Amino acid sequence: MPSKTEKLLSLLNGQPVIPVLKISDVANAVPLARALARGGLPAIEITLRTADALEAIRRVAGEVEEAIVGAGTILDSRQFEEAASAGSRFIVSPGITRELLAAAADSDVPLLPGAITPGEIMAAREAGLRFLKFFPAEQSGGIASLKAFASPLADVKFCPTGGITGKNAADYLSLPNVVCVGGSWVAPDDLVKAGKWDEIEALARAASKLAK
Ligand SMILES: O=C[C@H](O)COP(=O)(O)O
Ligand SMILES: CC(=O)C(=O)O
Repeated sequence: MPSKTEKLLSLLNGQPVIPVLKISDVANAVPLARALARGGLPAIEITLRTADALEAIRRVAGEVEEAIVGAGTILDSRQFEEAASAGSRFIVSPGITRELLAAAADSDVPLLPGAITPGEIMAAREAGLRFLKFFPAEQSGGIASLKAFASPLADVKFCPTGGITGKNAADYLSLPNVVCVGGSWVAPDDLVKAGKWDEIEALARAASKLAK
Protein backbone atom coordinates (compact mmCIF):
# COMPACT_ATOMS: atom_id res chain seq x y z
CA MET A 1 0.00 0.00 0.00
CA PRO A 2 1.40 3.49 -0.83
CA SER A 3 2.92 5.18 2.20
CA LYS A 4 0.63 8.24 2.29
CA THR A 5 -2.43 5.99 2.31
CA GLU A 6 -0.85 4.02 5.14
CA LYS A 7 -0.15 7.24 7.03
CA LEU A 8 -3.75 8.39 6.70
CA LEU A 9 -5.18 5.02 7.75
CA SER A 10 -2.85 4.89 10.70
CA LEU A 11 -3.93 8.41 11.81
CA LEU A 12 -7.59 7.36 11.68
CA ASN A 13 -6.63 4.24 13.64
CA GLY A 14 -9.75 2.21 12.88
CA GLN A 15 -12.17 4.95 13.96
CA PRO A 16 -15.45 3.97 12.25
CA VAL A 17 -16.97 7.46 11.97
CA ILE A 18 -15.29 10.78 11.13
CA PRO A 19 -17.39 13.71 12.39
CA VAL A 20 -17.76 16.36 9.67
CA LEU A 21 -17.97 19.71 11.46
CA LYS A 22 -19.06 23.21 10.46
CA ILE A 23 -17.94 25.58 13.19
CA SER A 24 -19.64 28.97 13.09
CA ASP A 25 -18.33 30.18 16.45
CA VAL A 26 -14.68 29.49 17.15
CA ALA A 27 -15.38 29.39 20.88
CA ASN A 28 -17.13 26.03 20.29
CA ALA A 29 -14.15 24.35 18.61
CA VAL A 30 -12.23 23.17 21.67
CA PRO A 31 -15.18 21.94 23.77
CA LEU A 32 -16.64 20.22 20.70
CA ALA A 33 -13.37 18.43 19.87
CA ARG A 34 -13.03 17.40 23.53
CA ALA A 35 -16.59 16.03 23.68
CA LEU A 36 -16.08 14.01 20.50
CA ALA A 37 -12.76 12.63 21.76
CA ARG A 38 -14.34 11.68 25.11
CA GLY A 39 -17.01 9.84 23.11
CA GLY A 40 -14.32 7.88 21.26
CA LEU A 41 -14.02 9.97 18.07
CA PRO A 42 -10.70 11.84 18.33
CA ALA A 43 -10.26 12.20 14.54
CA ILE A 44 -12.45 15.05 13.26
CA GLU A 45 -12.86 17.01 10.06
CA ILE A 46 -13.38 20.76 10.43
CA THR A 47 -14.73 22.05 7.13
CA LEU A 48 -13.55 25.33 5.64
CA ARG A 49 -17.12 26.45 5.17
CA THR A 50 -17.09 29.16 7.82
CA ALA A 51 -14.96 32.20 8.47
CA ASP A 52 -13.81 30.71 11.77
CA ALA A 53 -12.69 27.33 10.39
CA LEU A 54 -8.93 27.93 10.17
CA GLU A 55 -8.81 29.44 13.65
CA ALA A 56 -10.89 26.51 14.91
CA ILE A 57 -8.32 24.09 13.45
CA ARG A 58 -5.48 26.13 15.03
CA ARG A 59 -7.11 26.03 18.46
CA VAL A 60 -7.95 22.32 18.37
CA ALA A 61 -4.44 21.48 17.13
CA GLY A 62 -2.89 23.61 19.86
CA GLU A 63 -5.18 22.86 22.80
CA VAL A 64 -6.73 19.42 22.39
CA GLU A 65 -3.89 16.97 22.66
CA GLU A 66 -6.16 13.95 22.25
CA ALA A 67 -7.71 15.22 18.98
CA ILE A 68 -6.53 14.40 15.47
CA VAL A 69 -7.76 17.39 13.57
CA GLY A 70 -8.28 17.33 9.81
CA ALA A 71 -9.55 20.02 7.45
CA GLY A 72 -12.49 19.49 5.09
CA THR A 73 -13.94 21.26 2.06
CA ILE A 74 -10.46 21.97 0.75
CA LEU A 75 -10.98 23.10 -2.84
CA ASP A 76 -7.54 24.27 -4.00
CA SER A 77 -3.84 24.29 -3.21
CA ARG A 78 -3.98 27.60 -1.32
CA GLN A 79 -6.55 26.20 1.08
CA PHE A 80 -4.51 22.99 1.35
CA GLU A 81 -1.48 24.99 2.47
CA GLU A 82 -3.46 27.23 4.85
CA ALA A 83 -5.13 24.22 6.48
CA ALA A 84 -1.84 22.33 6.80
CA SER A 85 -0.14 25.40 8.31
CA ALA A 86 -3.00 25.74 10.81
CA GLY A 87 -2.16 22.27 12.13
CA SER A 88 -4.37 19.92 10.11
CA ARG A 89 -3.09 16.38 10.28
CA PHE A 90 -5.09 15.33 7.20
CA ILE A 91 -6.92 17.12 4.40
CA VAL A 92 -10.32 16.23 2.97
CA SER A 93 -11.78 17.46 -0.29
CA PRO A 94 -15.21 16.89 -1.82
CA GLY A 95 -13.57 16.06 -5.16
CA ILE A 96 -10.31 15.52 -6.96
CA THR A 97 -8.35 17.97 -9.11
CA ARG A 98 -4.86 18.01 -10.58
CA GLU A 99 -4.00 21.05 -8.45
CA LEU A 100 -4.97 19.26 -5.23
CA LEU A 101 -3.11 16.11 -6.19
CA ALA A 102 -0.01 18.23 -6.87
CA ALA A 103 -0.36 19.99 -3.49
CA ALA A 104 -0.68 16.61 -1.79
CA ALA A 105 2.36 15.26 -3.62
CA ASP A 106 4.41 18.18 -2.23
CA SER A 107 3.16 17.77 1.34
CA ASP A 108 3.60 15.35 4.21
CA VAL A 109 -0.05 15.89 5.16
CA PRO A 110 -2.15 13.14 3.58
CA LEU A 111 -5.12 13.93 1.33
CA LEU A 112 -8.50 12.17 1.36
CA PRO A 113 -10.05 13.38 -1.90
CA GLY A 114 -13.61 12.74 -3.00
CA ALA A 115 -14.26 10.45 -5.96
CA ILE A 116 -17.54 9.15 -7.35
CA THR A 117 -16.92 7.74 -10.82
CA PRO A 118 -14.59 4.92 -11.88
CA GLY A 119 -12.57 7.49 -13.83
CA GLU A 120 -12.06 9.71 -10.77
CA ILE A 121 -11.16 6.69 -8.67
CA MET A 122 -8.64 5.60 -11.30
CA ALA A 123 -7.12 9.11 -11.44
CA ALA A 124 -6.63 9.04 -7.67
CA ARG A 125 -5.19 5.55 -7.94
CA GLU A 126 -2.70 6.72 -10.58
CA ALA A 127 -1.60 9.41 -8.12
CA GLY A 128 -0.83 6.67 -5.59
CA LEU A 129 -3.93 7.00 -3.42
CA ARG A 130 -5.81 3.90 -2.32
CA PHE A 131 -8.21 5.43 0.21
CA LEU A 132 -10.83 7.90 -1.02
CA LYS A 133 -13.90 9.72 0.14
CA PHE A 134 -17.04 8.57 -1.70
CA PHE A 135 -19.03 11.82 -1.76
CA PRO A 136 -21.93 12.47 -1.83
CA ALA A 137 -22.52 8.83 -0.94
CA GLU A 138 -26.28 8.45 -0.66
CA GLN A 139 -26.92 10.70 -3.65
CA SER A 140 -24.40 8.79 -5.82
CA GLY A 141 -25.65 5.25 -5.60
CA GLY A 142 -24.65 4.58 -2.00
CA ILE A 143 -24.13 0.99 -1.01
CA ALA A 144 -25.01 -0.40 -4.46
CA SER A 145 -22.27 1.71 -6.12
CA LEU A 146 -19.67 0.73 -3.52
CA LYS A 147 -20.52 -2.95 -4.04
CA ALA A 148 -20.11 -2.47 -7.79
CA PHE A 149 -16.62 -0.94 -7.31
CA ALA A 150 -15.39 -3.80 -5.13
CA SER A 151 -14.42 -6.18 -7.88
CA PRO A 152 -13.01 -3.97 -10.69
CA LEU A 153 -11.40 -1.45 -8.30
CA ALA A 154 -10.43 -4.06 -5.74
CA ASP A 155 -7.47 -2.30 -4.14
CA VAL A 156 -9.28 0.97 -3.34
CA LYS A 157 -11.01 1.62 -0.01
CA PHE A 158 -13.56 4.31 0.78
CA CYS A 159 -14.91 6.68 3.40
CA PRO A 160 -18.49 7.25 2.22
CA THR A 161 -19.83 10.65 3.29
CA GLY A 162 -23.04 12.53 2.55
CA GLY A 163 -26.39 11.28 3.79
CA ILE A 164 -24.88 8.85 6.31
CA THR A 165 -26.70 8.70 9.63
CA GLY A 166 -26.85 6.56 12.75
CA LYS A 167 -29.43 4.48 10.88
CA ASN A 168 -27.48 3.52 7.75
CA ALA A 169 -23.85 3.81 8.95
CA ALA A 170 -23.64 0.14 10.01
CA ASP A 171 -24.74 -1.02 6.54
CA TYR A 172 -21.96 1.00 4.92
CA LEU A 173 -19.40 -0.17 7.47
CA SER A 174 -20.26 -3.80 6.74
CA LEU A 175 -18.86 -3.45 3.19
CA PRO A 176 -15.32 -4.84 2.78
CA ASN A 177 -14.18 -1.78 0.77
CA VAL A 178 -15.40 0.72 3.40
CA VAL A 179 -12.90 1.72 6.09
CA CYS A 180 -14.99 4.36 7.85
CA VAL A 181 -17.84 6.76 7.13
CA GLY A 182 -18.03 10.53 7.50
CA GLY A 183 -21.02 12.49 8.72
CA SER A 184 -22.40 15.51 10.48
CA TRP A 185 -25.02 13.60 12.50
CA VAL A 186 -22.74 13.21 15.52
CA ALA A 187 -22.49 16.98 16.01
CA PRO A 188 -25.82 18.55 15.00
CA ASP A 189 -25.81 22.35 14.72
CA ASP A 190 -28.50 22.82 17.37
CA LEU A 191 -26.58 20.84 19.99
CA VAL A 192 -23.32 22.64 19.15
CA LYS A 193 -24.98 26.07 19.34
CA ALA A 194 -26.58 25.15 22.68
CA GLY A 195 -23.25 23.82 24.03
CA LYS A 196 -24.80 20.44 24.79
CA TRP A 197 -21.44 18.69 24.98
CA ASP A 198 -22.73 15.71 26.99
CA GLU A 199 -25.32 14.95 24.32
CA ILE A 200 -22.67 15.20 21.61
CA GLU A 201 -20.40 12.93 23.62
CA ALA A 202 -23.24 10.38 23.80
CA LEU A 203 -23.82 10.55 20.03
CA ALA A 204 -20.08 10.10 19.49
CA ARG A 205 -19.96 7.15 21.88
CA ALA A 206 -22.77 5.39 19.99
CA ALA A 207 -21.00 6.07 16.67
CA SER A 208 -17.61 4.94 17.97
CA LYS A 209 -19.11 1.57 18.88
CA LEU A 210 -20.25 0.84 15.35
CA ALA A 211 -18.31 -2.15 14.18
CA LYS A 212 -16.01 -1.93 11.25
O1 LIG B 1 -21.70 18.25 2.97
C1 LIG B 1 -21.83 17.25 3.58
C2 LIG B 1 -20.93 16.78 4.63
O2 LIG B 1 -19.78 16.33 4.04
C3 LIG B 1 -21.51 15.72 5.47
O3 LIG B 1 -22.70 15.27 4.96
P1 LIG B 1 -23.93 14.98 5.92
O4 LIG B 1 -24.33 16.29 6.54
O5 LIG B 1 -24.97 14.42 5.01
O6 LIG B 1 -23.45 14.02 6.96
C1 LIG C 1 -18.09 17.30 1.68
C2 LIG C 1 -16.66 17.23 1.72
O1 LIG C 1 -16.08 16.34 1.21
C3 LIG C 1 -15.92 18.21 2.39
O2 LIG C 1 -16.53 19.18 2.79
O3 LIG C 1 -14.72 18.05 2.51
